[in-house]
Amino acid sequence: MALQSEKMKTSHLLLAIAGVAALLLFPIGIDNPYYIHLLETIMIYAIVLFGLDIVVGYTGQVSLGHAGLFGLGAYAAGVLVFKLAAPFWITVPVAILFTAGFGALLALPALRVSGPYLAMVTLAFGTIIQILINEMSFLTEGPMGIKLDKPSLLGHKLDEREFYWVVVVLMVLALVVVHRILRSHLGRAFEALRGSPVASDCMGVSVYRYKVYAFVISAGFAGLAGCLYAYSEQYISPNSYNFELTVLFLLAVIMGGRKSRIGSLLGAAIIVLLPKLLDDVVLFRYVSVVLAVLVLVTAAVAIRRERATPAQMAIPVVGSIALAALAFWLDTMTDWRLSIFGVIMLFVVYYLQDGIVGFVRKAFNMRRPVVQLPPTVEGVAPTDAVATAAHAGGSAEVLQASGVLMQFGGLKALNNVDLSIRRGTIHGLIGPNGSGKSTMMNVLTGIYVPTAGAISFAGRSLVGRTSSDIALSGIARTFQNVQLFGEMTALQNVQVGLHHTFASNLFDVAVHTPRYRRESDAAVSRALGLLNFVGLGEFVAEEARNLPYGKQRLLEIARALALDPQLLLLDEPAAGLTAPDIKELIAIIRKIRDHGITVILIEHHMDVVMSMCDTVSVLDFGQKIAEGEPAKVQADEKVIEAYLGGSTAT
Ligand SMILES: Nc1ncnc2c1ncn2[C@@H]1O[C@H](COP(=O)(O)OP(=O)(O)OP(=O)(O)O)[C@@H](O)[C@H]1O
Repeated sequence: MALQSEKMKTSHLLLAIAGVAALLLFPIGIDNPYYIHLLETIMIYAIVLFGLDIVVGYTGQVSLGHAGLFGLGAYAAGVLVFKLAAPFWITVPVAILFTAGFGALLALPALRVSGPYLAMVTLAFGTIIQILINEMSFLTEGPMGIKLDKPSLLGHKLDEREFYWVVVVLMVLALVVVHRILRSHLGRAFEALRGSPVASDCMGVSVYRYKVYAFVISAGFAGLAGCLYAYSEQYISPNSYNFELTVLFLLAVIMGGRKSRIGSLLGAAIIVLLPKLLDDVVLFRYVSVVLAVLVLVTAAVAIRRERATPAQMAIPVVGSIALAALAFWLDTMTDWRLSIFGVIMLFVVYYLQDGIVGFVRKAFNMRRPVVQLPPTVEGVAPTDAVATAAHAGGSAEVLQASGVLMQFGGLKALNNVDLSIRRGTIHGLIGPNGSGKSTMMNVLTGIYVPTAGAISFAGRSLVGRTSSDIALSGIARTFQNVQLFGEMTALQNVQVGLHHTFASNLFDVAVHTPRYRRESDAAVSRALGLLNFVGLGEFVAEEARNLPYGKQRLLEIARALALDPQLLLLDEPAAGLTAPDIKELIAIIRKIRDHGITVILIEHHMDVVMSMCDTVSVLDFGQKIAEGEPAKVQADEKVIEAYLGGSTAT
């Protein structure tokens, strides 16, 4: 596998070098300013899309404000040149930083709303930017726009071709930087908050903070692209950054394929070239015939290989043939341009939901190259991967809760509950369905703020603190309904838990400083060790959503252990597990306790609880009705009464 991935890496590198060389040589081979400008625009749009993909593809947010950000970048450069004759090396960083600042502003609504509401708010943001640019004519020259020349570098004024090369270099730089960000702990944090915001927070990755980071970084790329666009067009006016452009950007990410740099490049090429294609009926005829043949062949192959049924393929085949027929029937495209554009978009978005890159990956059975184990990395021994819990404060109780009340309207899910958890023990929390166990977990991890009561952990109050803060202070958890980051591999899931071990910043990530390399290698080693600890060593590269249910539960435990917790909360870890899996689980929980980590265990399997727990607390209708050693609790009248009104569960 290692050899194969090395080979893949080399072939990717060769392809990338060939691609960059082709881009650099293009203006020499084809000395036509129109085509040079077209390719330049594609690269500039690709830079916007690299950034937009962070927000849309990775964090799963919608943004219809990116044309506005693009405009801000263009105007930052335009105004600096027009008013202060600022040089290129000033306008580029200023445009990036200025637009990144507005990215934080755009992130604010994303912290409160999502889905269609977020789409509306970001759309309003873009519109307001456009109106402001229009109205602030003392700075922006209003609807008249600003004219500017190609920039100078080292005292030499760049011509069309030289500026094209500058764009190539900056696009490649942007691509490398965005790729590195997305492959780093930052990228994993972005992806995690799409997978499960609540689990992200409980892994110490603050959803608030990383949403803002994603928008800020994304906006920085839009700023760079806007700045280059201003010089490329040599004229900027508010109308360029309109609703149509923002929708096109979003469509380009979806059509090209989210979570893919090649997808962004493809998407940019489509939105630049498609309108041109639709201007020329002869060219459109050729392309539509080629498309129809391609669709026909793909459909035939897919049906033969039993990857699709004739019924599934009927609409794409008929649609593409109809498009080709229409192309020959039409004399001119003028009246039909927009309609055909819309139909093609609809078709791609409807039929290729993972975009063109996703479709090709699926057709050729290509896997995302997600697991890159550095050659120097060896897994930490499974038992060493679990950090021995530090005995902070040294008190006998690791957690103390008193008088906890959690009220939902009229319902008291927890009613005056006291809980005292001794360090280094396994503490069972049991009770019938709906008795408040999960609510207690949620209160202890900051998901709910208790209506009343006090909770202290390692000498500090937990009440009112955020989930990520509580997680970082040493409380890790698993969830009753498994909350993994589904599209990420097992290894990446655990790496998210190790997010707290990174001190590297954006610069370290972009440049791959020794600090980042050290931290990254160490995290891979630890993650491998933790996966081996829970017996998932062979599933390292498997996407979490593809793991069997029992393995998913074990993966959640490995991820929680990555936080180096003092206290681990396990919410029904044995639910849905087979008998051998439960045996394995019991052994793992015992090993965790042996590392000095205190465990609170919610479980319906009484044999698991009784065989492992040092102390058991019983909840019923939100109140604690019994507490003590397992055997004593099992024999308690009130407990027997609570469970099925007389017979204890087994
Ligand atoms: N966010 C919420 N809003 C309203 N009611 C809630 C909320 N969360 C929990 N509850 C209610 O609080 C009570 C306790 O629920 P909880 O999930 O804590 O029980 P549980 O003991 O974990 O049950 P189970 O074993 O079925 O998971 C239930 O009546 C539940 O409907």
